[in-house]
This record gives sequence, C-alpha cells and structure tokens, in this order.
Amino acid sequence: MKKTIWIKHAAQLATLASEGKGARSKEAMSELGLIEDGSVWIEDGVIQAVGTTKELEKRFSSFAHEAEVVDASNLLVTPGLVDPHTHVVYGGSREREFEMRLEGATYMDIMNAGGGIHATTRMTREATEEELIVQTMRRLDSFLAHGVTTVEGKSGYGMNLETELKQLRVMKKLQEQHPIDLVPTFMGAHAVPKEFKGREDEFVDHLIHDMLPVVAGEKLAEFNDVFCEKGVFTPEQSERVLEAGKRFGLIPKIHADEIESYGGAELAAKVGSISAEHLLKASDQGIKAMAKSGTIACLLPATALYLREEAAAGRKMIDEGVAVAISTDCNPGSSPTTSMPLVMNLACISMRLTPAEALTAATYNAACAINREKQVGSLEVGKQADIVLWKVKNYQELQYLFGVNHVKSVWKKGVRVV
Ligand SMILES: N=CN[C@@H](CCC(=O)O)C(=O)O
Ligand SMILES: [Zn+2]
Repeated sequence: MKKTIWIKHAAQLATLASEGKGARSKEAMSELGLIEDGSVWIEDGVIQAVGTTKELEKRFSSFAHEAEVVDASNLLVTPGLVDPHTHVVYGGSREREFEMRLEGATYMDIMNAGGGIHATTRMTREATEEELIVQTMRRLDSFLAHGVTTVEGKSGYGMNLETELKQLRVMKKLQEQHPIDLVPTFMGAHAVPKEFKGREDEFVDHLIHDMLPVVAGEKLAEFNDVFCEKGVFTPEQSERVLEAGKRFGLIPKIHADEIESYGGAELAAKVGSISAEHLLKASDQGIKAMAKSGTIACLLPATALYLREEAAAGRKMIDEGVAVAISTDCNPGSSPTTSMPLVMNLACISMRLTPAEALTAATYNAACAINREKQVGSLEVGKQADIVLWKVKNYQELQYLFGVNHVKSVWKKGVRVV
C-alpha cells in the first residue's frame, strides 16, 4: 500500500525550484520559488506535486481520502536544510581551548602546541567505533532537530589509515542507522600528524600512495579535501593531494584562505574543486577565478564568529558571480554547533547576504556543493520529500527571529522524524 502525505495550506512554501540548472549565483540566489497557501503531495517518500492548495485539491480530490493530511496553516515550509561541510565524527571535546582563545591564544598557537586538530586526532584514535557512533549520533539528532536533513562529513581526525577508515566506516554505519543522509569526504590531509613532523612531503606521499587507494577502493568517500594553509599544507602539496584524489574518482574540495591569504581560492579554481571552504582571506583574483570556474564558495560564518575573525566577503562574492553555500563547519574546535538556522542568520548579519540568499545558500546551493542537487535542496517533483515546517510565517521571519529553534516538524523521505 502506497504511503501518501499531503502537506496543505502552508502560509508560505519556499520551493527553491531550480529545474536542474546547477548552483545559483547573483540574482538567481534570491529566487525562492515562493507559493502562498502552498501544498506538497508525497507518495512513498517522493514529491509528486507542488503547487497552491487549490491546484492540488483540483488534481488529487479523488485520492484525498488515501492521504495523511498535514495542516501547515500559518507555517513556513522549506526543503530540509543541507549542511555541506562538517567534521561531525570525532572523539572527545575541546572546551578548554575555547577558554584559551578568550585568554589570547590563537587557533594556530594552540594547534602548533599539539592541541587543536592534533588533540582531537589523539582522542579519535583512542575512541572505539562504537563510541564514535554514539557521540556522532547525538550530534546528528541535534542537526535534525534544527531542520537539517543532509550532512556532509569529513574524516581527518585520524591522519593514519586505520583511524581515517574508522571515521569513514562510522559514517557508513550511521547512514544506515540515522535518518540523516551523510555524504562522506576523505580529509586525510587535515594536518601533518606529529609522527611526520618535519617530513611533510613524506606524509603527502604516504597519503597519496597508501591511504587514497584504500579509501577509494572501499568506496568510503566521494570527495577529497585538504587544509591548504600556511603552516599546514602548501598550495603545491594541496594540489598533489587533490590531483591524486581525482585519479581515484574523488571530487576535490579545499579548506582555503581561512587564516591567511595563501592562494587557496586560486588553487580551487585551478584544480576544478567543486567548492572552496572558509575563504575569510581569499584574494580578489581568487574570487574572480572561482566565479569563472564555477567553484562554489562554502562559507562558514559561525567559525569566523567563534574565532572572533571577520567573516568571509559573502556579499562581494555573490556580486562577483560566485555561487555561495553556507555551513556550520560543525567541529570540536572552531565551530561546535549544529545549528544551520543560526548560520543562516549569521550569513545575513556578518556577510550581508539577504534572507533569501541565505536560504538558497543553506538548501539548493548547499546541495550543489555536495553533488546532491538532483535528490535534495529544493521541493520539486521526483525529489526526496525532505521537508521542514517552521513556526514562522515567511522566510524573512525565519532569519529575523534569531537564536531560537523555529522547527515545528521535519520530514525525511516522507517520514516524520521530528
Ligand atoms: N580549519 C580546519 N579544519 C576545521 C577545524 C578543525 C578543528 O579545529 O578541529 C575547520 O574547517 O574549521
Ligand atoms: Zn572544515
């Protein structure tokens, strides 16, 4: 028996309908495909029709008795939010670093003293697979409670084959155990592990020859990411890592120009990276190069806030023609949050995106940044019924009433999960 759900009478339905056009830039970032008194007809987890309630009443009146009706009066309805950049699988926690930064230490000071990524690497190496599953499950529950239905997750707290595989296997298992869709990225090049200190190129060789083939062989990742940053991996080393990943079918991503301007945005364009992350210090040429190559800027304003840095130039990037996505960057050091609604608000306040652009950046463009735009990120016929009902009457109110969780209910593949 078919399971039919009919969401009716949404005060505002933001469909983000995109007709498969690919990541949106410039004015297209403001087109939300709004429908007043909107309606969605879902069969077996797949969207079959989207329109006004009147239109769908006309079309489906003879099947209406078969449907579970969900009254969305006075509610905003959007696609499930997509988080295209997280480090959600990790052991332990780093609250002491939060205090240290408030006392004046920088992110890099802490990392160079063996804390930061290295501290989480120690704790993740020590954790069992089961412990990581339990910890990560809690974070995924919190994502879901905030309206997020698809999450990209990176390895990178192993930096040895055993632990990188452990993190990626945890994601694979969670994919089966949790309603959220997890999209895996290999990030063995997150830092140079302490056992390779002073032998950075050797580590890059080891990663290329001994790690990448196994990760790709076991089909544990779709993307390959690198932390291209002064004191971590140079643009040359980053390029080698990303080009090697390409040969194994892994799509490049790059943590670029977060702390210093280092040519990361330019490299992203050069290697054909699907997205470049952070970009707080991206150069003007880098931004132009990304607009030309169609590289999506994945901006992380919660991280900038948490590190008390000026956020990326989101407004300027959109005006220059770069497609912008946004993300929590959920990680134990620089952004321990799972709240995409907070990130949308910060995108408006600290990067001067409009509320409409912020919603596009957290849904359709975010889906494009992880190659999922055919399945999620908009409410269109044939797509997964990943849908959020919000206790606000329009998308502006969603961004305006900040710091509060407005989720009323979350539907994943047509099943109510919150
Ligand atoms: N900048 C590099 N990596 C992560 C932070 C990882 C950590 O501090 O544990 C990021 O994207 O912010
Ligand atoms: Zn990151």
